[in-house]
Amino acid sequence: MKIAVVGTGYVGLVTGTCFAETGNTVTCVDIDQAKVDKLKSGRITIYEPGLEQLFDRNIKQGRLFFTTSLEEGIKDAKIIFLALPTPPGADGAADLKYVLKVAEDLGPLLKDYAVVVDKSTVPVGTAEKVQKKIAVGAKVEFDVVSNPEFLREGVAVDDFMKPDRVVVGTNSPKARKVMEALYAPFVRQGNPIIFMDERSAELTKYAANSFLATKITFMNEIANLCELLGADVDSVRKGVGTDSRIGKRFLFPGIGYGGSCFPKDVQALAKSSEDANYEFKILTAVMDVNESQKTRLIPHIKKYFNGNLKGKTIAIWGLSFKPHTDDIREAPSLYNIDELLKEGAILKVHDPESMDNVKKVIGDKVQYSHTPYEAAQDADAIFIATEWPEFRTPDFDKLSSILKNKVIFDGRNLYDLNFMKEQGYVYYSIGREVIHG
Ligand SMILES: NC(=O)c1ccc[n+]([C@@H]2O[C@H](COP(=O)([O-])OP(=O)(O)OC[C@H]3O[C@@H](n4cnc5c(N)ncnc54)[C@H](O)[C@@H]3O)[C@@H](O)[C@H]2O)c1
Ligand SMILES: O=c1ccn([C@@H]2O[C@H](COP(=O)(O)OP(=O)(O)O[C@H]3O[C@H](CO)[C@@H](O)[C@H](O)[C@H]3O)[C@@H](O)[C@H]2O)c(=O)[nH]1
Repeated sequence: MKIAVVGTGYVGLVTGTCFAETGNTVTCVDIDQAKVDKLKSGRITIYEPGLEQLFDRNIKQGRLFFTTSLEEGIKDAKIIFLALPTPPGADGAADLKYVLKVAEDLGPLLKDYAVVVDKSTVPVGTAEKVQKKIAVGAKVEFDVVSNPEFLREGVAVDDFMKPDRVVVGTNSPKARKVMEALYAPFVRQGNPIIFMDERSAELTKYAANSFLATKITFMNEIANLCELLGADVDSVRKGVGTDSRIGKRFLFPGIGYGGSCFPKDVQALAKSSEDANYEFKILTAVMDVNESQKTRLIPHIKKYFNGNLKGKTIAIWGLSFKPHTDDIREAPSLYNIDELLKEGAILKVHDPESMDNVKKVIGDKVQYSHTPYEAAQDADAIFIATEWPEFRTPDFDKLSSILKNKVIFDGRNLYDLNFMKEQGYVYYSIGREVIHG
C-alpha cells in the first residue's frame, strides 16, 4: 500500500519506518528542510533504539522516502497519516494550528479516495474539524479517522511493532477495511484492533496518558508520605503492585514525570473538561503534585550544604526525560539544573544521548562531560535525574576516589540502601530512608 506520513518527528519517523517494514511504500513529509535533507541522505534524526537498522533497510529496499512537498508526498497515497505537533497553547488546550493547516492544504491535493488518519494527540471533536477543513478544497471522497498512538519513546519500535492494542475511531466501513488491512501484520498475536467512533478514540488517548500520569503521581505522594512515616516506598510499591488489579508497571516514584506527552496531555484534558463545564479535580491535583515533585530533592541538597550552594560542584547524571532517548522536552533534569544554577552551584552534566539537545537550550551554563566519571571528578555531590542503565552499577571504588564528597542525591532510586551504607555514602533518594554515610 502507498502511505504518506505528514510530520516526521518522533512519532512520524517511527510510524513511517515501521509501516515500510511491513512492505508498504511510505513517503514522509516534513516542512523542516534540514531534517528532510538529513533523512534523504540516509542519516537518522532522532535516537531511538532499533530504529536506525529498520530505517537503513527500508531506504535501501526502496520503500521509505522523504520530501518537503506535501503534494509529492501524498501522490497516490491511499492512507495519509498526520503526525504533527499539538503543543499546549497559552490556555493549556492543544494547539491545532499545525493539524488544521495541513488539513486545509490537503483538500485540493487529493486526487482519489484516501483515508486521512489523525495520529497526533488531539482533543475530542478534532476529526470533525479536520473533515471540514479538507472538505473545503476536496473534489474527491475521503474519510478522516482517529488513530491515536501509544508508543513510548525509548522503546518506540517495539511498542509500534507489537502494540498492546490499536485504537481506530471511525464510523466509515470503507475506512475501517483499509485500517484493518494496514494493521493486520501488527496484531497477529491476538492483540486487538479496537474500533470505535472518532470522539471516543480521541478521548481514549487522553484518558490513557492521564491515567498513567495519575498512577505515577499517586505513587510519588505515597513516597513523600513514606519519608514522613518512616516507611520504605520500594517495599510498598512491590506490596501493592503485585495485586493484579493494580499492576507492577508505572509505579516507580521519582522526581516527577516529564516528556512531550504526559505534562501537555494532562493539561489539555483538564482544559477540555473545563470547556465542557466539568471540573476534573484529580487532574488539577496531579499537575500540582508533579510540579513540586520535580524539585523534591532541592531542599535536601540545600540543607546538606548548610543553605549555601555557591561554588559547590554538582555532577548531574542523566538529562533526557527518561532513559534510551535524546528527548529533553519537559525533562525534570532541566528544572533541577535551573534551581541549582540559581543557588550558585557549578554543574558538570553527563547524558549518553541528549547533551547536544541540552546544549541547544542552555548552552554553556553547565559543563558537559563525556562520561559519568568525568562529571563526578572533584564534585561535591552527584545528582541522578535519569535512570540510564549505565548509572545502575557504576564502579563505586573509582567514584569514591574521584568525588570530593561521597554524597548522592538520587531522583530515581537506583541503589540499594544497605549497599550505600556499606560504601559509606550519604544517600538521599525518594520515599526511602536517608543514609547518612
Ligand atoms: N513523542 C511521542 O512519544 C508521542 C507518542 C504518541 C503520540 N504523540 C503525539 O504525536 C504528535 C507528534 O509528536 P512528536 O513527538 O512526533 O512531535 P515532533 O515535534 O517530534 O514532530 C513533529 C514534526 O512535524 C513537523 N511539521 C510541523 N508542521 C508541519 C507541516 N505543516 N507539514 C509537515 N510537517 C510539519 C515538524 O517539523 C516536526 O518534524 C503529537 O500530537 C504528540 O502528542 C507523541
Ligand atoms: O513508573 C514510572 C514510569 C514513568 N515515569 C516517568 O514518566 C514519564 C513518561 O514516561 P513513559 O510513559 O515511559 O514515556 P513517554 O515516551 O512519555 O510515553 C508516554 O507518552 C506517550 C505520548 O503520548 C504515550 O504514547 C505513551 O503510551 C506514554 O507512556 C518519564 O518522565 C518517566 O521518567 C515515572 O516517573 N515512573
